[in-house]
Amino acid sequence: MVTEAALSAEALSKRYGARTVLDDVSIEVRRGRIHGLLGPNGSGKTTALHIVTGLIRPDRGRVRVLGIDGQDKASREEVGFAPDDLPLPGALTGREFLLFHDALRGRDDSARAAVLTEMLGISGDLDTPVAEYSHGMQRKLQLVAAVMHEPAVLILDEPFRGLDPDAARGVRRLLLAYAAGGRAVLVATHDMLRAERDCDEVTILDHGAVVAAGAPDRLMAEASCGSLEDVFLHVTGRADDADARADRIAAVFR
Ligand SMILES: Nc1ncnc2c1ncn2[C@@H]1O[C@H](COP(=O)(O)OP(=O)(O)OP(=O)(O)O)[C@@H](O)[C@H]1O
Repeated sequence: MVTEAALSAEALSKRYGARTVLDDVSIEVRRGRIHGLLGPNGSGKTTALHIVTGLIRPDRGRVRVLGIDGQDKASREEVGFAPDDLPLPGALTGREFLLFHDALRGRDDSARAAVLTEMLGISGDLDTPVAEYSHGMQRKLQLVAAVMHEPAVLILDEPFRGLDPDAARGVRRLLLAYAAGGRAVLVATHDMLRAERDCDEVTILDHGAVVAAGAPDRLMAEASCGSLEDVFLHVTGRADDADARADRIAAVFR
């Protein structure tokens, strides 16, 4: 298996006013691997992804894609990003949205886009304005736009959120096949079961800092935990708290 680093984020730090949102965060994603970025709400996952994809600048730190500096246009061409929360241009049809990405990249990936839209079940909706798409359809379209130029590094923010089981299975297969082809996948997710099953490595953030990193099996063994969810609760200091809160919530409905 090829394990060369495809993406490395080195010592990223970011502040908004007085608030430190990322503090010395490093993430390395090797070729052929799926890397999970985990962390509680507000821990800095989306901020880290937006820095890695060049949407925002870090105060400190550096990003490299295939060894190329992240500020270099050549590195951007090797990255595909499906965001979680950025609005789509609703007046465009799905087809126009994909053509727009082709134009930005100076490429014609329509043949691959046709296969992917078919596979994800939205090929019949490509002449409909994106504003009329359901949430799940929009996410599928964003995934196609992110992956259709076959970037070396595919980055996804909560790709399974709001997908039905069939769609989620299709996206999972796509990610596994994509990484197996020697490319790198970085995925931010709250889905601990998927992360435990599918991620080769994970980085867990809390309050903007890395609190654990490594293969799920190794993290579970080191923390003597039976699941990645237990590791998550353990390293973010929420294990006891989570049980106590669950008891209090149960008491409300007794
Ligand atoms: N533009 C901004 N201005 C000020 N604070 C921001 C901005 N963007 C994010 N933050 C803050 O940065 C912190 C990290 O946010 P971020 O969205 O990266 O977290 P996250 O881990 O992706 O959260 P979630 O799991 O809820 O999506 C939060 O405290 C958030 O309020």
